[in-house]
Amino acid sequence: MGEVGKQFFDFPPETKHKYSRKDVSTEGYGSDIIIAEEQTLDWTDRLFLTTSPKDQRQLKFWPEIPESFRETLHEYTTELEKLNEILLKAMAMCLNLEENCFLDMYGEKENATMIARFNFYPPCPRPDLVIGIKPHADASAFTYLLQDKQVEGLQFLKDNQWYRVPLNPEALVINAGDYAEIMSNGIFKSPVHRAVTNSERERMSLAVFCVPNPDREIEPVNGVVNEARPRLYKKVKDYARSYFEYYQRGRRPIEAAII
Ligand SMILES: O=C(O)CCC(=O)C(=O)O
Ligand SMILES: [Fe+2]
Repeated sequence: MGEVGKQFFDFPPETKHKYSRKDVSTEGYGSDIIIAEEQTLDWTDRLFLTTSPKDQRQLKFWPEIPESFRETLHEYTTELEKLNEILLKAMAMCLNLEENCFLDMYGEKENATMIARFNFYPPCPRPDLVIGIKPHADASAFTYLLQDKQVEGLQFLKDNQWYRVPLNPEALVINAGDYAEIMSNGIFKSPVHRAVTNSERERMSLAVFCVPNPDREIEPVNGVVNEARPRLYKKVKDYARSYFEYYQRGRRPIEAAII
């Protein structure tokens, strides 16, 4: 999948523009979205494609170059859908909760939302000043990150310090998002992360976000709220909608869900 994504970004701009985002929509190919004057722009080109529910796929934005792009993305995300269910069950089991408690709240995979975002970071003349993707946490239950096989860049924030994620070409980085934090009443944390640039080499990552359907009401499940651990989050619905508003202003959307 990584190779196929890279090949797409290697095509000349006029070829890629066929798949360009239209003004207000996030779907398609383009640079960072501008919604606020005071925002900082990320040093990146993106290709943003909704892959589930299947009837929401906008195939006009799905590259036909390289030829295998569409099929590869379909196969890759179909596998991740299965993995996501396994992970939601594992999350319950490791807290000694009923196996399906998170999965039942999240909803069946046919209706859940899945978004693939290819991030392409060209070499940047001033990596000391410019960031590839600014600090944020993901508005997903889980995010599956396929890292560049050769160029590092992803960092996570812990105790006010940035930690590098080392390269591991054989592995996916799986990141818990805000929905996992809310459903688990804060036991699983949705960490703040960013990607830095470098002056020498381009870098590509693919983030696949697994998000409950916007109709779903999401809140801490039974079993994670008790006297010792009071409820921390309100019930949220279609939380991802307001996400970009906060995100582009460098704020954490989960603030809105805290009681
Ligand atoms: O480029 C990366 O490694 C991180 C991308 C990311 O955090 C995102 O797309 O949400
Ligand atoms: Fe992210």
